[in-house]
Amino acid sequence: MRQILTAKQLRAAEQRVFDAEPDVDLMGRAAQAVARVTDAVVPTGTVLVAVGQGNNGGDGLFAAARLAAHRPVLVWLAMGSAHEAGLEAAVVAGAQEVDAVGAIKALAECSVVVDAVTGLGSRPGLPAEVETFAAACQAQGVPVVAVDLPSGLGADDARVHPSFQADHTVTFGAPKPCHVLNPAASRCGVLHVADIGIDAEPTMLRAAEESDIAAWWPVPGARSDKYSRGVLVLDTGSESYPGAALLSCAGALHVGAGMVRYAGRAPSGLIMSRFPSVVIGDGRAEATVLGSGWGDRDNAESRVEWAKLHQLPAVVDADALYSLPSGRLDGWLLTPHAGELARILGCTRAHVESQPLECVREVARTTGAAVLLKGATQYVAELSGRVTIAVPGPAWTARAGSGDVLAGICGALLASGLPAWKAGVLGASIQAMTAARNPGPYTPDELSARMPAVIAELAAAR
Ligand SMILES: NC(=O)C1=CN([C@@H]2O[C@H](COP(=O)(O)OP(=O)(O)OC[C@H]3O[C@@H](n4cnc5c(N)ncnc54)[C@H](O)[C@@H]3O)[C@@H](O)[C@H]2O)[C@@H](O)CC1
Ligand SMILES: [K+]
Repeated sequence: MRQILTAKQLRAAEQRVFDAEPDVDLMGRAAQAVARVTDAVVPTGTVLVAVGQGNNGGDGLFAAARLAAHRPVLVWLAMGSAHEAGLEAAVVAGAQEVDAVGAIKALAECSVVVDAVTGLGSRPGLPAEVETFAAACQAQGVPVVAVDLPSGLGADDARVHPSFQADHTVTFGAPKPCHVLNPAASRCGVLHVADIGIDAEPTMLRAAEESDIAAWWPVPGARSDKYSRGVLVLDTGSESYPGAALLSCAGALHVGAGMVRYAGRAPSGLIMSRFPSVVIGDGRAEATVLGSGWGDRDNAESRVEWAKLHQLPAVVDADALYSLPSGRLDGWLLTPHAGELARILGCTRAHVESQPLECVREVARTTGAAVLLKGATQYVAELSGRVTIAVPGPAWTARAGSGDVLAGICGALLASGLPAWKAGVLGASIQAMTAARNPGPYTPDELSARMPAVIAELAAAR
């Protein structure tokens, strides 16, 4: 599990290191990591380092000094002034200074650019000259290694602003929100988290890794049976949208539900012809899935209320999200995408996309349910405010039907006895990991049929 630190938290962690060891050379360690990654990414040719006036620029200049020992290095002081000791070290080591015009011209002969204009102290956006330079790097296809974060992004911000488009980003101690929240994360390229001696304490924002998914996956034991593995009731689909019923069945069955009952309005013959192990009708169950493919249903509210009355943990998806009962929904999992979350909150989709953490936390706080916000980055918020980001995957899953499968997956995991937040993180992650291992435009049901192989791989790795 990776802890994600805001700029303020990272600075506080740095301060603790300085308090314990006042002479510690964190900048030297950061520079070493930047030089190492730059050499690994592009081992030969000229390095052009774009330098700002703060400590991010200092990292860049000390990295320039290291690199100048064995390859040509140019430095551009993009903001006029720069970290004095860093500049001296770079010049002594043989780095040559260029101005703005020289920097753009030099791109034709450079093999790599190091972006050290701004880091944790970055205000969103770039001065015009730097923005032009960043665009020229991209237009000319020169690889960019960003120091700490692509200059122009805000460290704690999910949004994109005029910024460098990095191929690699070397950050220190722990990832910051901009490294993991999309669309900002899409500007970072490959993320390298360098250990420079800063400890990341547990925070309210963290990112799950594949090793967590393997450790948490509910693998059946010698004494498991269909009931102990969990019975799931699916009330999904409708006459208008029978496909949603099939997709939720596919999701639940392919992640190992002990038993699936189907109690929705899609034709039962259709379900049986595709999934003969499904039992038709309500009955004893450990969890339910409500809403996927309901459309405009007449008894939406009473059906959701029914689950609450029977204390049946529910995955609430799609149309059922607008029929939430009053009172706390402990143990439930809501699975909105950004548009649905916006409608629940009465705000715009653009607001949810620019403030995803605040929005997902708000719904978890007001309902008591865990909330899985689906999208390019998938967040699971708990009542406490803690947010766990699911393992990311490729954009192939961004298509109709993926959410119906995901609801079935999460329902099966909820029925197995996992807490709602964990069911959400595991469900979103297994779908993403399966897509990552099977790149291509597989339909959501085809992809779900590939999940058992991934789960077997995870189980074997434990
Ligand atoms: N504090 C420490 O001990 C360490 C800091 N480190 C580095 O220090 C960085 C933070 O340094 P600073 O706090 O000096 O902040 P930065 O160097 O990130 O930026 C601050 C400077 O940039 C200017 N600036 C901010 N936004 C701008 C924008 N959009 N366009 C142009 N100029 C802008 C500010 O006016 C200020 O002069 C980290 O990102 C990291 O790279 C590392 O050396 C590790 C250790
Ligand atoms: K930077």
